[in-house]
Amino acid sequence: MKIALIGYGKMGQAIEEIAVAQGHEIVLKIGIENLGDFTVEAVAKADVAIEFTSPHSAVANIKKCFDAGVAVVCGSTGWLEQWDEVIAYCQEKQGAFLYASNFSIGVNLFFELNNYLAKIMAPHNDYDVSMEEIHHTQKKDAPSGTAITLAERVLEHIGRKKQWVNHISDNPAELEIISERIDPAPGTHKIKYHSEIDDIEIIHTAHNRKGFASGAVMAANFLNGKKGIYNMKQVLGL
Ligand SMILES: NC(=O)C1=CN([C@@H]2O[C@H](COP(=O)(O)OP(=O)(O)OC[C@H]3O[C@@H](n4cnc5c(N)ncnc54)[C@H](OP(=O)(O)O)[C@@H]3O)[C@@H](O)[C@H]2O)C=CC1
Ligand SMILES: O=C(O)C1=N[C@H](C(=O)O)C[C@H](O)C1
Repeated sequence: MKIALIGYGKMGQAIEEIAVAQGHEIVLKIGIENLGDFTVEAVAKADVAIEFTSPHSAVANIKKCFDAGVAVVCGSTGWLEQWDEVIAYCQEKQGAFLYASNFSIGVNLFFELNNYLAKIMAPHNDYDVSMEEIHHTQKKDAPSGTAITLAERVLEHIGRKKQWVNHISDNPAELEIISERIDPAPGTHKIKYHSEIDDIEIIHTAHNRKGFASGAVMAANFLNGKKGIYNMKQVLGL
C-alpha cells in the first residue's frame, strides 16, 4: 500500500516505522517545514493518507486528500465540531474516511468495557461517575478525544448525567472529566463509579505509541479500495 503521512510528529514517525516494517511504501511525508509539498497532485500518488496533525489543521488536510480522491485515516483529535462538514464533503467527493479518537486495540476493547459497565451501573443511583485523563504536556486539546468518546457512551447510559464538563464539578448532572498533563504520559484514561460504600474503577494505560500507530496502519489497510465512512469497530469486528 502507498501511504501519504500528513503530519510527521510523534505519531507520523511511529506510523512510518510500523508501516515500513510491514512492507508499505511512504510516498509523501508532510510536516510543518514542507507544507508547500502538500499538493493534490502529490497526495494523489498514495492509496491512503494517514492524517495526524493538530485540531486546527486536520479539517483542511482531510478535505485536500478528498480533493485528490485519496482515502483518509484521521487520528487528529479536537476538531469534531466540524464532523458534519467533513462527512458531507467526503460524500460529495465520493471519498473514503475513517476517524478514531484512539486507534489502539486495547482502547477499543476498553470502549466496549466502558459501555458494558455504564449499562449495568445505570440503575444504581447511589454511584456517582467521574473521569480522568492523563497525557504529555505537548498535547494541544483537552479533554482528550478518547475521553470524549468514553464520556459520550457514559452519558448514553447514565440518565442522571446530562453533559460532560472539563473541570471539577459538584453538580450531580455533570460528568466531570479531569485532564492532567504530565510528561511523558502517552495516554491514560480512568472511569470511576463512586459510592459511600465502595468504588469501581476501570483504567487503560498506554505504555507507548505503538498501539495507536499499528491500529492506524490496520485501519489504512481496511480502508484501502473502499468508499464511505467507517470506524474502528468495523476494522476490529467488535
Ligand atoms: N487517534 C489516536 O489514536 C491518536 C491521536 N493523536 C492525535 O494526533 C494528533 C497528532 O499527535 P502527535 O503526533 O502526538 O502530535 P505532534 O505535535 O508530535 O505532531 C503533529 C505534527 O503535525 C505537524 N503539523 C501541524 N500543522 C500541520 C499541518 N497543517 N500540516 C502538516 N503537519 C502539521 C506539527 O508540526 P509542529 O510541531 O511544527 O506544529 C507536528 O510535527 C493530535 O491531535 C493527537 O491528539 C495522538 C495519538 C493517538
Ligand atoms: O495527543 C495524544 O497523545 C493522544 N491523543 C488521543 C486523544 O486525544 O485521545 C489518543 C491518545 O490518548 C493519545
